[in-house]
Amino acid sequence: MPKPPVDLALYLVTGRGLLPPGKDYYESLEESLQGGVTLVQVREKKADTAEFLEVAVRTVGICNKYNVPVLINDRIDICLASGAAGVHLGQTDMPISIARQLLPKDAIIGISAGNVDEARVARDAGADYVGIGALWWTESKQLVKDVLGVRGVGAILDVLAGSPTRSVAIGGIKSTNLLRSMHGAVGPDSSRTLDGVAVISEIVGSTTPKAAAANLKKLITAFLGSSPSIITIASGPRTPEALVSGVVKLFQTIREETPIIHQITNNVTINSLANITIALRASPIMATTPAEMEDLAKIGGALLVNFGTITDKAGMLAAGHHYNRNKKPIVFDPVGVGATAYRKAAAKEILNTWQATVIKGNGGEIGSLYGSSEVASRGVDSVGQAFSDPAKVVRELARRERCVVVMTGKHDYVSDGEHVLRLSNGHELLENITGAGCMAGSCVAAFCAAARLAQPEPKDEDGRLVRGDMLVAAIGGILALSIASEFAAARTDVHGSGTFLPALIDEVYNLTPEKLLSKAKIEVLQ
Ligand SMILES: Nc1ncnc2c1ncn2[C@@H]1O[C@H](COP(=O)(O)OP(=O)(O)O)[C@@H](O)[C@H]1O
Ligand SMILES: Cc1ncsc1CCOP(=O)(O)O
Repeated sequence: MPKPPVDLALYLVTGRGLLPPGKDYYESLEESLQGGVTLVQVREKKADTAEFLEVAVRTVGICNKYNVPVLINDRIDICLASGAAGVHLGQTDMPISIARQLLPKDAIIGISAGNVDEARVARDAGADYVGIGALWWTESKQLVKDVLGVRGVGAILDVLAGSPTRSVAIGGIKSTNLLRSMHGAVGPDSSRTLDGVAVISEIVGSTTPKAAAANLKKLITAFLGSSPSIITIASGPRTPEALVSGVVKLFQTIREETPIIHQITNNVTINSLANITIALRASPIMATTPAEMEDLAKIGGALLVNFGTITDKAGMLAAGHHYNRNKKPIVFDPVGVGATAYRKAAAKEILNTWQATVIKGNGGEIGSLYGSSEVASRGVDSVGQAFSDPAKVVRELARRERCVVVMTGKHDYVSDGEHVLRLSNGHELLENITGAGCMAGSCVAAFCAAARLAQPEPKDEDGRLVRGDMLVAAIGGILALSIASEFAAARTDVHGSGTFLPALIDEVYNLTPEKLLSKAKIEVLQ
């Protein structure tokens, strides 16, 4: 009979040096098992053999009471002598093939992997699991390489696709970043996700390890039990009628709730963004200082990160982390991302650090993130032909980034990775003012805040990073601006781009459900 797979969900790696003053190791271990740890690795980097063996034997005794297997870090002899269930090997330890010969047939063998080559070797050698790390920066181990971030972990997961080798990530995983870690660490080609997380300090360093473990366990169980491939909860069928009626509901929610829309944006369009937000009846706050982000994420309804002049990258990174942590939506507007190497690297760093709910850009920007030069950018504007298959671009980017993608232009394409919609409202005067795309981002953020508010809070942790129908929200933000632009352009007091901008703000202010219902042009392409 094949051995049953070990439960990797919450994998405790021990670290006696990290215990809080006065906390006994065995007491801490037992409490963490009560909190829901599913696997324990005894990791003793400084102990001599006799001490290591004593710790291992006692650890196995305690874990047996909870039916939790114990693995031994590096040492086959200690594993054999203590009756542990297996070993965890490092890259410089005994090769798996030899460890297999020395250990009982059903022993669990895991190995650390820090890159795709190491993962490939581990997979081919038949490792039961790989420990992928370091995911985030950590003080618990002296790191010799850069951290992987979720994208690095995702690339390694693709190597494991189709093999029985399972995986956990390790390094800096906390309850505050666990869901983001799990949602982000996905094989971009295979959609394979992690089977669990390995943790030292969040549990061992706690004075209340039972509560610390229980908190992590609740989150990981929610993630593993949910369907992480589904990005957003659909509030209705994906027909044009249902989508517009969803948009109207969110439009009214903004008016009733006036959510705070926190915006980190460029200094060219900041005033227009604040005004368009107010015109929708949401409440803008433009704040960039990293030290404020933790507090703002508690009160903000949604965050907009507009990359325009990237003077505030530290604030962008911190803000996104806290909005993810508070399960609030984030709209990322990678303005001009194709224009410079610095912008490309910054976008990568941002998307490796936090999970966007919606990525919105023009053809050049979306093309750059997608990795296509079919539509290029010149500065912050798109140039060149339209994509031959825009639906494919937005759908694939949405799948890869696990968020809703909006590509603006004469037609706007919106996808959640499953459906693709084409929106055909708007007016060409939008091309003649600065900040049309930026304002669209603010509008999308306001609708995202409403979508979250419109979805009742689940009673139990639901494993998602954000709740609400974010596909409808993205459509709503774009429709609000582009339908208002049609009313603005038709006004007799609009004579050109200068008079168009204030008229646009007026018409967003004067939007009604009826206008949205009667003007919306939505086609469901997929
Ligand atoms: N030629 C056009 N006709 C109608 N609407 C347009 C046109 N160009 C842009 N829009 C609208 O203007 C808004 C901003 O899009 P876009 O101009 O692509 O952004 P950016 O300013 O980032 O380049 C979107 O809502 C889009 O629908
Ligand atoms: C053992 C190990 N391997 C990579 S990072 C790490 C330490 C993880 O510890 P923490 O969970 O405290 O960041």
